[in-house]
Amino acid sequence: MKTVLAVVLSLTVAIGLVSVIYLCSQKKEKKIRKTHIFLRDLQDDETDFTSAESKWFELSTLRDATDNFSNQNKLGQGGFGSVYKGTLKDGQDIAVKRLSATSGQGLQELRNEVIFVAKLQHRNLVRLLGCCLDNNEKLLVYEYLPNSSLDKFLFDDNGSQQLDWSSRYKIIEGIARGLLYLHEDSRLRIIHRDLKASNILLDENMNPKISDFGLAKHFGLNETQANTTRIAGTHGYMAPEYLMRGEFSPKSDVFSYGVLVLEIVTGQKNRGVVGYQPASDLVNNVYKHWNEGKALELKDKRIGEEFPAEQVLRCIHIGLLCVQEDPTKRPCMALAVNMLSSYSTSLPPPLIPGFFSKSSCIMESDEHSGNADIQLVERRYRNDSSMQLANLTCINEISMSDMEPR
Ligand SMILES: Nc1ncnc2c1ncn2[C@@H]1O[C@H](COP(=O)(O)OP(=O)(O)OP(=O)(O)O)[C@@H](O)[C@H]1O
Repeated sequence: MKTVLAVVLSLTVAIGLVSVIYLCSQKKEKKIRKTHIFLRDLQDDETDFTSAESKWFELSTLRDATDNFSNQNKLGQGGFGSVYKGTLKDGQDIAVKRLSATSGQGLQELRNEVIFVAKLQHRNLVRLLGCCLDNNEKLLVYEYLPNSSLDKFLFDDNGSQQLDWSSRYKIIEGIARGLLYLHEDSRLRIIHRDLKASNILLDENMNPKISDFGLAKHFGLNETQANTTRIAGTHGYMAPEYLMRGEFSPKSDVFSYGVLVLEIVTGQKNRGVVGYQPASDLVNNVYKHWNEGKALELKDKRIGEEFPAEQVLRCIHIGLLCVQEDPTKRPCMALAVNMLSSYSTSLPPPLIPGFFSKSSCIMESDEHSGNADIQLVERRYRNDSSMQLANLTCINEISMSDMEPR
């Protein structure tokens, strides 16, 4: 009798164990399937997502890590949701972006991030550790960057003190390299479309990392330009052809990069345009000062007096070339990187920037009637009250051979 009982007991335990193992593996399978279905649905191409499993987090893990998404752990708030600092059980710090539960855009952003960031690896791009989908919760998990984002250093009074010129230059160079990788060197060709100071994260050594691929677009090898009716981005950073006609290309990222460079040198925010009206615009102001030979006056005072003037001026010059109104005149990122690293690369004079302001132009031409570029622009504006900035052309065109990709 005892033997029978022992056998029954053992059998029960064994069946129980097998069931638990089976259920666990089913659960795991289901999760993997769910991830793969999600990822398959997200992409139209034959992308290999074998590593997807390792990019899957439990909601409970992220709740524990972030103290249930507590306010104390909140790092910031973006257009698609909030970002929280968290610490995993093994001690690793993470940043968790919790996409807004109701937004359809949230899913689109998640899709972009997972597809693009999973495939991209560069020291100047933020690393995506994984994601989590659980009912309405859509979460992205990134490496945690302890120095937060560039905007905090540039535009917060306290932060700027710490950004000396060599850090700024390192950031300017790093962003250029990250962007070059996106445009030309990665397995995909990607246009970021939302490059701005809050999307540049800084590691413990102030190395910049481009983040936020929610609006990024994959770009075909032979494509030079694409169109969209859904114009999304941030005022002040969007190129005129994108903002006004929905045309985007690597050159629209170059425009945003130019704005960033000018912001990094001056410590001032480019406010951009509202309803086609240039507000008090940093780009206009720098261009005006450049033409007066006074560009260095705009250097951020917090850089101090010890700085290499030639390098600062070269950065302003490159920034102005990147924000030129005509996208074909802007350098590609390969050339911008080259201009930064090699002083033997000669720089053409910058032509009028995007959203060139009539008022600063009139001031300029009244005070400095010798400046042919500005006089021409002023005449064009008088003839064109509708402010079709995109139709402006300029004399003193630069040689295009200088500006084309190598
Ligand atoms: N990996 C990270 N490490 C540290 N801080 C981060 C990280 N990711 C984001 N942050 C912080 O959270 C803030 C919000 O980021 P998020 O990308 O959601 O929005 P944003 O870039 O400010 O705005 P938008 O969504 O409109 O582009 C950032 O500005 C940054 O300060």
